[in-house]
Amino acid sequence: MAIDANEPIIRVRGLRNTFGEQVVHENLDLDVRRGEIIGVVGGSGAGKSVLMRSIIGLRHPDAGEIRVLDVDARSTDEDIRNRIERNTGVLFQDGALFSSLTVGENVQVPLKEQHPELPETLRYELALLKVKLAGLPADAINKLPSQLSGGMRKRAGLARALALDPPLLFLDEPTAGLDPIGAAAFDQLILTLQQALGLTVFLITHDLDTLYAICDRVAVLADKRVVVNAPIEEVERFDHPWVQEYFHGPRARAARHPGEAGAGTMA
Ligand SMILES: Nc1ncnc2c1ncn2[C@@H]1O[C@H](COP(=O)(O)OP(=O)(O)OP(=O)(O)O)[C@@H](O)[C@H]1O
Repeated sequence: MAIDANEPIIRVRGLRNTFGEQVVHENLDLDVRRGEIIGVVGGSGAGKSVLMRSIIGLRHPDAGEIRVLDVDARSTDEDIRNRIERNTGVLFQDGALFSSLTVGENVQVPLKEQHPELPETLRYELALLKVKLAGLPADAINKLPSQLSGGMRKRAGLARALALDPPLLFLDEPTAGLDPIGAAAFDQLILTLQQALGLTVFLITHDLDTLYAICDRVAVLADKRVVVNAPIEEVERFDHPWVQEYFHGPRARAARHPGEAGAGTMA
């Protein structure tokens, strides 16, 4: 199927999601352009994860259109679901690794599902490649998730997300729980991979440093929809109470000017 390079890689229109009486999304529109890193931000409970789950087909929304890689993401057709699965990698917030499998075995899960014909040695070699690509030492491949640090577990989850060489990567709060140095290193890893592999990255985050360091555009979820989707300099100026508080509070100032992090100014 030919893909028009100018078409957004993700196109959401009129999305509605509800849980009982609670309306999480109403008339939500979003475009994600090919090759960009889009940072998705919003208050806790604003619906970032529900949006991601709707886009990757883990949740069937109440209404709206979602196109991913030029196919209907709401389709239940097996070929279409397969196509979306083969072309998207997902790093869930907690890494979502199988605790009883080694890192290598975890990375091989999608390879086994999508390419059962591959010989075991080749599958292992591919897994090793992804483990190294995610910045882990080669010997991590034989370790269980419980034997890794939090940062290494994130990298293992990333290795698994990259197993099928997907053009589209979803990351749910990848730097949550990492120390600032580990978080900055993870940001740089994402940026390097995005540039080297030409990925499009949909990145949910609360981390202002990540937004300033690697995101091409920022989409803000508030009032049940995307209120602005633009380069960060434009988003900073957007007239909305949550946006103003988020981008102009003390933490935002520190993220914008990392050299003047306010040392010695606090009582
Ligand atoms: N399976 C579910 N059943 C009922 N309510 C749900 C379910 N999943 C999400 N919600 C509700 O939908 C709203 C949005 O949740 P979501 O996880 O998308 O928020 P979020 O923006 O990702 O928040 P956070 O930044 O805290 O992770 C929340 O009020 C949540 O309680």
